Order: sequence, then C-alpha cells, then structure tokens
Amino acid sequence: MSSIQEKIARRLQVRSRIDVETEIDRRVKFMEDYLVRTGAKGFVLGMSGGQDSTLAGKLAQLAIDAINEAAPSGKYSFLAVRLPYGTQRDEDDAQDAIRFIRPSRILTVDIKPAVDASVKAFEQATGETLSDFLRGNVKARERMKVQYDLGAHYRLLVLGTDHAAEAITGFYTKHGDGACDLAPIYGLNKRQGRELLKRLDCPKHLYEKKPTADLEDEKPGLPDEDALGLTYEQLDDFLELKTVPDDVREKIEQRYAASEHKRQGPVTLYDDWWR
Ligand SMILES: Nc1ncnc2c1ncn2[C@@H]1O[C@H](COP(=O)(O)OP(=O)(O)OC[C@H]2O[C@@H]([n+]3cccc(C(=O)O)c3)[C@H](O)[C@@H]2O)[C@@H](O)[C@H]1O
Ligand SMILES: Nc1ncnc2c1ncn2[C@@H]1O[C@H](COP(=O)(O)OP(=O)(O)OP(=O)(O)O)[C@@H](O)[C@H]1O
Ligand SMILES: [Mg+2]
Repeated sequence: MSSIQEKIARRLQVRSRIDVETEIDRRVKFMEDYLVRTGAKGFVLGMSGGQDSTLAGKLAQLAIDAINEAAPSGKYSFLAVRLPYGTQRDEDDAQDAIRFIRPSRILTVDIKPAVDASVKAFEQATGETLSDFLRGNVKARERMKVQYDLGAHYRLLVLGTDHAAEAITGFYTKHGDGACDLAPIYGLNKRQGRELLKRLDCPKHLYEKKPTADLEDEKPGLPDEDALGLTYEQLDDFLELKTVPDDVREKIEQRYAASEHKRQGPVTLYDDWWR
C-alpha cells in the first residue's frame, strides 16, 4: 500500500469496514438535522435508475418520513425527478427505483429540448460542432439546472450522488452532477453503497446493474468501467487500502491528481494546492 493511497482514502472519508445499519442511520439523521436547520421544505434529486440515485433517493425519503412523523404536519417532501434526454433506454429501471423509494412527489422533465437548443446556439455562434462527449456534459449541466429550478421554486435542497469511488477519479461533470447542496452518500465506495441498498431491500437488478453515465448518443449505456479503463472493484479495493496491481495504482493516482480541480472550489490567488 502506498502512502498516497492512505492519504486519498482518508481525504475521501472512506472506512475500510462499515456497519451497514450505522451508515444508513447516521446518513438519514444527517439529512434530517441539516434540513430542519436550514428551514427548507425537503429535497430534490434526479432519478436515473442507477445505483447511486436509488440509494441517495431512498435515504432522502427515509429522512423525510422520519421528520414528518416527528412533526406530523407532513410539510416536508422528497421530490424525485425523472430527467430523460428524450426516451430513456432503461426507463423500466428508473420506474423500479421510484417504486422502491416511494417518493413524496414525482415529476418528469425532458431535458432534450433545452439541451438541443443550447447545442444549436453554440453551433450557430461558433460555426463549429460540439462533440458528442461535450454534449454529454451539457446534459449533465441541464439536469443540474432543472434540479436547482425545482429546488428554488419549491424550497427544496438539491441532493447529489458523489461518493468516494466517483470522487477519486473526478468522474462527474463539473457543475453538472457534481453540483449539489448536500451529498448524502459521500464517503462510501461503490460496493458499500450496494451493501446499503441490499439492507434496504432494494430490488437486486438495481444495484447489480453496470454503472453508466449514459451521456453519449454514440455510445448509449457506455459502462463507466469502460470509459475509465478501471473497474469499480479496483477503485473500491484501492479505497479500502487493499493491494492493487502497480499499474492500476498508478492509473488511479494519476487520475486523482488530474481531477484535483474538481474537488476544490474555484482557484484563487490564495490557493496553492495546484503548485
Ligand atoms: N486544472 C484545472 N483547473 C481548473 N479547472 C480545470 C482544470 N482542468 C480542467 N478544468 C475545467 O474543467 C472542465 C472539464 O471538466 P468537466 O466539464 O467535468 O468535463 P470532463 O471531466 O472532461 O468530462 C466529464 C467526465 O465525467 C463523466 N461523467 C459526467 C457526468 C456523469 C457521470 C456519471 O458517472 O454519471 C460521468 C463523463 O463521462 C466524462 O468522462 C474544463 O472544461 C475546464 O473548465
Ligand atoms: N436520466 C436521468 N434522469 C434523472 N437523473 C439523472 C439521469 N441521469 C443522471 N442523473 C442524475 O445524475 C447523477 C449522476 O449519474 P450517475 O450515473 O453517476 O449515478 P446513477 O445513475 O444514480 O448510478 P450509477 O453510477 O450506478 O449509474 C444521478 O445519480 C442522477 O441524480
Ligand atoms: Mg448512471
């Protein structure tokens, strides 16, 4: 194990061993405490049908149910929002996730018209084509925007799904899915997230499916692991301070270093982390 590995795992708050019950409880309690402290009315989160939003959404609904039970005015809510780009290939999974969570409220906003208009405006202004890869980031930022619009309108806080196995490589769109008000699954790696979902009786196919950002039209459902050239098993092992092959360790450490700007606020004159 390298000392850099230890430093990264500590910085990303990973525990090599967790007690699943305790993790669920303390995360739900954190969401309750924070929500009540802010005076907001609840949470909003995009539900993709993937593992991370299924877990964060379930924890959110548990927090909302607990607060509403304690203060039976029932005034708090979790808004689960479907944000397909046109028609979504794995819509069934998204619906299964919603059935599992039983959110206070469900809405669907199709991001396709806004994304297409934005890309068109870019292309008209520059006379150039925005790549399929960069259009993927436009989708992630449009989803962020819709969640903030809903959040501001209904006085809800925007949840994010960043966790250690994602933060370590910066595998998210800066100010897109990386932007949120609170990140309830932060500090967990991918397999720990799966363990929490198992304990919460989530349908198996939702935590066993291959994680995908699903952002590129030309590569629908591209598995994160193919895009990264790393597996979540490798990332999880690294974060749990297990020995991983040298080439894997080097690749992870290199990705971690290159994505540091995503884990920091905007760089100012007073920062020196980049030197
Ligand atoms: N050193 C530096 N210091 C400060 N800022 C720096 C910088 N280098 C780039 N930047 C800025 O960062 C931008 C690039 O970052 P960003 O816009 O995020 O773009 P980028 O990291 O190139 O792409 C996002 C990646 O995350 C993946 N993703 C996105 C969304 C969701 C998921 C998922 O798993 O669901 C995965 C996506 O497939 C892609 O591989 C640059 O355009 C620049 O503005
Ligand atoms: N089609 C979508 N509809 C609604 N929200 C989405 C959609 N795609 C992405 N998101 C939001 O962006 C977040 C980041 O996507 P990401 O792929 O990392 O997580 P996930 O889909 O929940 O889980 P997994 O990583 O296992 O695929 C999601 O958790 C979700 O909040
Ligand atoms: Mg996904």
